[in-house]
Amino acid sequence: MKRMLIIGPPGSGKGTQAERLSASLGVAPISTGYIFRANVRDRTPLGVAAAAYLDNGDLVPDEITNAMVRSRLGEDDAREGFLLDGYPRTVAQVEELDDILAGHGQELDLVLQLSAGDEELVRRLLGRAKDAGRSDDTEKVIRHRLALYHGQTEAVLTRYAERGQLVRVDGFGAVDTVSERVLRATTLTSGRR
Ligand SMILES: Nc1ncnc2c1ncn2[C@@H]1O[C@H](COP(=O)(O)OP(=O)(O)O)[C@@H](O)[C@H]1O
Repeated sequence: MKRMLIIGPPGSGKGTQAERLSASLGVAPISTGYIFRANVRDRTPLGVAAAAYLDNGDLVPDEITNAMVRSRLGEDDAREGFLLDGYPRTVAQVEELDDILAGHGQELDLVLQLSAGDEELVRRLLGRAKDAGRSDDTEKVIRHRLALYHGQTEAVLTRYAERGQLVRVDGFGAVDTVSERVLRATTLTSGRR
């Protein structure tokens, strides 16, 4: 497993699972949300362009996001393998990723979907807001991010399911339990392609 995506609604724990899984697979962890937040914090031109979208829980426009991911996937470490967390989130981004990978002569090995119910997600995110201090963790913005997930990102899952690349993992439960499921899903499917 060298090139993977992890897709899940806000609060599904995909960031935590992505960190663990990329470490155990030895591939570059690439989180678009993390990259955006770091740029907002450092007030870079990218951060200035993206800040209002993040605060409102809106998707950053595709042209900005696509350019950022294209450049990150062109770096040396990512050429060896990556786990992308937070991208693609729209069908247009799926097509962009197809194009980027085709340009490198690469293909995806697996797409992991981490699932959880909406009420559990809202509960977790409101809990996190108290200690993590993310500016997009108010109930109104959380519900908006969830609505965008259902409205836009589920179509992304359909695309990968049609290609036979999607594996679904239940994100309900303790972090270690979910990590075991994630690892099992990647090892069970390795060698499939
Ligand atoms: N692929 C993307 N396309 C557009 N915006 C993105 C993308 N990835 C991240 N973002 C922006 O960063 C924010 C945080 O993303 P992320 O850390 O993945 O959090 P979550 O999944 O909890 O909403 C999103 O609400 C959005 O504003």
